[in-house]
Formats: sequence, structure tokens, C-alpha cells
Amino acid sequence: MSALIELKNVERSYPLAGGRSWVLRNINLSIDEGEFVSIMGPSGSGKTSLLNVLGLMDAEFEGEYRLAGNEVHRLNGKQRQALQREAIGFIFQHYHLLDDLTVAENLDLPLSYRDIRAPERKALVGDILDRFQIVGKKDLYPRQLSGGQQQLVAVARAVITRPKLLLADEPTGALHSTQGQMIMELLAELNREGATIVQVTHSPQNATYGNRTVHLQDGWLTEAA
Ligand SMILES: Nc1ncnc2c1ncn2[C@@H]1O[C@H](COP(=O)(O)OP(=O)(O)OP(=O)(O)O)[C@@H](O)[C@H]1O
Repeated sequence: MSALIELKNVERSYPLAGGRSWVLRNINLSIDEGEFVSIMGPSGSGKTSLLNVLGLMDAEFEGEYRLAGNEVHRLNGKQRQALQREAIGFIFQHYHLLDDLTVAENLDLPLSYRDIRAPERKALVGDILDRFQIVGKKDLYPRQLSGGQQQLVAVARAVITRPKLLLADEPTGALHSTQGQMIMELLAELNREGATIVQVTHSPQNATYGNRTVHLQDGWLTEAA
């Protein structure tokens, strides 16, 4: 089994008056294709910082990061952006849908960054609307949807390009428990279909949907027993 993600001695710090403030300490982590990993840890322990490194949103780290055979630590900004668009889908706590775009237009957005012709884009949007059973919502705006429906659209948008890696930051954090459970079941299903998923969660219940949990404490990573 080949590793999709490999972090070697990854460190992140910020300058602080008189020294540096350390956020990630000597992180070594390997994640195989097809895994569903949960990152847990107290507030301020570095979970979002680690997700930002994994998602190529933060390049100011030290150490080595390999993603799908790419040496991320050697890439320039343009190459990182290309890899991010090709390989990663993001799901955030607060959906991050664009308010001025309809559901269908939000779903089309990641496709518009790719070299895909309009009829094929339309077909892909149609397929995903079907798959997520939201065809009836396609012309509505995000504010016309419930929180659970908005997150459903956000997950659909994250997977429409079939990324190898799905990164989720507290994906159920803003939802009621039944809506949250629906989203977790959907993530588990996407994982069974082959997506590698890394989620940040405070919820031990949500972590049970994954196959493995790692813990962060003051920037240090430990594997759960
Ligand atoms: N731009 C920055 N400058 C300085 N310190 C920062 C910066 N961004 C994050 N930090 C620090 O990094 C540490 C880890 O933050 P991070 O957001 O990764 O924690 P977290 O585990 O995700 O917390 P939470 O569960 O509260 O979201 C915190 O102490 C935070 O203050």
C-alpha cells in the first residue's frame, strides 16, 4: 500500500517577541490511500495548523511533505495551487458556499478551474445533484437552504472533481446532531468508495467513523493506541 501523505519532521512556528512560538513540533505522519484519519486534541493544540499544511494552504513549514508522489516542500506557489486544485477537496465547518451563486453554480465552480468543456461540466453537476438527492435545490441560493443542506452542497462541491484527498475541518460543528450524523455517514460512504479523508474533530463519536485517530497536544502528535 503506498502512502498518499508523508510528513517528515514537519515543524511550524511563528515569530514571537524574543523568540518563536511553536505550533507544530517534529510531526511524522504517514497516511495510506483509502484511510479515514481523525485529528483530535485540545483547543490551540495545532489541529487547524496541521490541516493547513496538509491542504497546501500553508507553505511556511519546515521539514518534508510528500503528497501523491509530489515533494510539496520543493514546489513553488503556482505548482502548489495546481496540485491543490487537482488533488484536494475541502469541507469547512461553516460551509463556505458563495452566497451570490446558486447551488448548481457553486457546484460548477471547482470544474471551472479545469479544462473541461461546458456540456461535460453540466453533466457532472447533474450527476452530483442526483447522487446527493438535491436536484430540487439546484436553483436556490445557500441562504434558502438549511444548515444540513448547505453542508451537503459543500460536500458535493468538494467531491465533484473526485479528489484523492478530502480534508474536513469540524464538518459537523455547525449542525444539529441528526444533520451531523447524515454528513458523517456520507463521508464514510465516500471513504468506502476510495476517497482518503482527514478530518479535524472534537467529537469522539465522529472519530468512530474513521479507521484511525491521531492526537495533537501542544503541537506534538501521538497516535491513539
Ligand atoms: N498567524 C499566527 N500567528 C501566531 N500564532 C498563530 C497563528 N495561527 C495560529 N497560531 C497559534 O497556533 C496554535 C495552534 O492553533 P490552531 O488553530 O492550529 O489550533 P487548533 O487545535 O485548531 O485549535 P481550535 O480547536 O481552537 O480550533 C495556537 O496557539 C495559535 O495561537
